[in-house]
Amino acid sequence: MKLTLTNVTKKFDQQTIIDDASFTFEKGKIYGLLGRNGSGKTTLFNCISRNLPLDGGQIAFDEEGVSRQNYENTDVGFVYATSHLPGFLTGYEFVKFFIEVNQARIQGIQDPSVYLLEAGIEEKDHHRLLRDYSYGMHNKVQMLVTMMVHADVLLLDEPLTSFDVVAAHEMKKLIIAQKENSVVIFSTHILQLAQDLCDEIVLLHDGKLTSISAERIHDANFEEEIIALLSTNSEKQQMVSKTVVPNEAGE
Ligand SMILES: Nc1ncnc2c1ncn2[C@@H]1O[C@H](COP(=O)(O)OP(=O)(O)OP(=O)(O)O)[C@@H](O)[C@H]1O
Repeated sequence: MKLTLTNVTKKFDQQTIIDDASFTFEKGKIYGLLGRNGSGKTTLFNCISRNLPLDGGQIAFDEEGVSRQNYENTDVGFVYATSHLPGFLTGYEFVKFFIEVNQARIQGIQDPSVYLLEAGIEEKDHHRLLRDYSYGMHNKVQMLVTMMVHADVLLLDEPLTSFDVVAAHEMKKLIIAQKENSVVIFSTHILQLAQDLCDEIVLLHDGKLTSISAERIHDANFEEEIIALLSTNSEKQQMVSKTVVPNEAGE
């Protein structure tokens, strides 16, 4: 199973966020998506999950030579950076509702409390309203329900940043387990997390996607390398080279 992006373009008004970007993500790997603030990581996830239409190009699921562009929103698991949970339900009620709606896609269904405990939500909190859950607890519930359905593609927008050290350790193990069934892509600003979890780093910079090979992830100067790559600005570079060339020619 592969997720293939071909010449993908996404604009907001006149601003081009994703600019003719192509990339192939494969099942069995965890990809770390790195980019500057506002570079378009969440936008890219919204395009992959069909929350936003593209302005150009295609996104397809490729399996055994068959390319499928008409995949469903539900084929993509998306853990949002900000919570989208209904505050008027308790944690238990929400997980129960989620199971009822998705029962055809969940193997070996158990009581909601089993899942909540697995995600690190203590029993005393199961029947509290979600609006009274902490930010980290919200993220745990989001992560838990997304992982219950084993989607072909799993997108995690800045995961783990709100988790305590124990929960983060458990969630890392869960994410690693997901790569057996899914293409896993997570966005992060934490380089250490990318180094710990990823098989490949993908940079989103100037609207384009580029890969950094797995061997370089653990280089001693990895951080400097990423900073240098994300600090370059192709437009500025072009302007600089345009101004440098005439000067040199004029010597
Ligand atoms: N619905 C929208 N309408 C107009 N502009 C938008 C919309 N959503 C995002 N943008 C703009 O698109 C750009 C990319 O935003 P996005 O949230 O995808 O970046 P990001 O890489 O996820 O940023 P961060 O790392 O800060 O979370 C930003 O300039 C943002 O203001």
